[in-house]
Amino acid sequence: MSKLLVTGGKKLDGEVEVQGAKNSALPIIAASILTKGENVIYNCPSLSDVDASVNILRYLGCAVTRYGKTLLISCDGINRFDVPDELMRKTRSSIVLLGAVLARTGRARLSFPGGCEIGSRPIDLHLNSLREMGADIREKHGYLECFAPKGLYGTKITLSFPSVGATEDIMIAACLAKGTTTIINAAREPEICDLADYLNSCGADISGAGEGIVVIEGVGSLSGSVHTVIPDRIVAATLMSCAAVTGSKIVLNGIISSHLAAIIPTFKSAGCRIRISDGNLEITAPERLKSMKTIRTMPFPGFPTDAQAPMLAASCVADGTTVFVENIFENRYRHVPELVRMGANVKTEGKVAVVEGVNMLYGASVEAPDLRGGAALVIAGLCADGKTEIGGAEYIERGYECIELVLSTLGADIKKI
Ligand SMILES: CC(=O)N[C@H]1[C@@H](OP(=O)(O)OP(=O)(O)OC[C@H]2O[C@@H](n3ccc(=O)[nH]c3=O)[C@H](O)[C@@H]2O)O[C@H](CO)[C@@H](O)[C@@H]1O
Ligand SMILES: C=C(OP(=O)(O)O)C(=O)O
Repeated sequence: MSKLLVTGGKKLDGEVEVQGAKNSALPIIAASILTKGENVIYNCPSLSDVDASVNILRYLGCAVTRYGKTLLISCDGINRFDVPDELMRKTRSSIVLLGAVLARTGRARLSFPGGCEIGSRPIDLHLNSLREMGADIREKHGYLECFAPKGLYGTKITLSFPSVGATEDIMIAACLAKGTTTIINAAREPEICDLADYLNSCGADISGAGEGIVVIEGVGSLSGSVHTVIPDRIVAATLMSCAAVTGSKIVLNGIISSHLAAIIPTFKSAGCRIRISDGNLEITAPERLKSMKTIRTMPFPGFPTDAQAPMLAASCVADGTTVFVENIFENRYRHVPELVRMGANVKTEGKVAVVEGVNMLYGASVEAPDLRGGAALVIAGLCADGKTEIGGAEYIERGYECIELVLSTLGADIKKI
């Protein structure tokens, strides 16, 4: 169990390249199962979640080689349709393998996925949608036994909520299905578009990704392809929060500003100056942040739930009151009691958190409750008086590539212990 030690009070300065998006890389790795021939995936972040997905592919018989941030994947040797519980539990995105393995082999035996404990996170939308496409899925002893010996078929699927994972699972399964699949109320996140771009480059026929209705025409086969993963908009928002709480100016290279459309105005409302040019974002923070307008998490293009914890940490030292409404997950304020240990004044009730900004946070010994909650504690530690020891660094490593090195490069005093 590793820890991060942050000594607060240092200003940040300089520029960094934003890593590739975890939430794009994971479904793309799963989708590669559909392909024949070699895939080259560039800008794949070095994360424990990516390692977990790679291990599943290897278990299934696929060949995966990593050269830095490049993954070479060939699924020609796939010879299994089951994924053991200990591998499934490592990530949430492992459930997206269901559509991929079922479409490729006609069978799948998987247990339930893991991921951060931020709510009950059912998978009913995944299972019901695949059933509508002809899959026979039985739940037995914690395992999903799934059959589609004659292949899946296209149909019209209406999602009751625009679930990111379910949209991805259906899109992947539908690529090799017979006929046309139409997803109504599909998720519109940039990671959905990245997955569609990858699959289309492999020979799939997906249109409408990024809109509420996605249409997938089934094709006979997919070949391997070359693809570059998009930059991680949540990591960008986290680094912006780091600059915001330390009154710093930093530059983020390699961003896609349209992916940050809901995030940038929030930082502006807190008094930060933001300049964007040629995929670079410069943020200059005031000495003291202003409180922000009510932040309501919503499916894209709304404010992302994954950026709620980093933003909440920033609001703890703002001048005034900021209200958060978490609409996506039921249990996503687990970082709040840890921030309170550091002197924050935050009250939560159900989906609402009310943050009364304080003049100063104090270093303390705290525990990362989950990935983004852990990032929130790093942000708080950067502006706190004294030392903050953050346990549970392995949660943070699920989604942030060497956060201590990235922040040290910018001048922060942070190390892994
Ligand atoms: C690996 C990955 O990409 N993770 C992201 C993905 O998670 P994930 O794909 O799990 O998130 P979903 O969009 O599916 O979940 C959104 C909401 O739908 C509910 N739901 C989902 C599926 C289902 O079958 N039934 C159901 O009720 C969930 O409990 C939640 O309340 O999108 C979330 C929302 O942007 C992000 O926070 C996660 O970082
Ligand atoms: C909740 C997250 O990830 P996962 O869905 O993989 O648990 C996240 O990236 O913030």
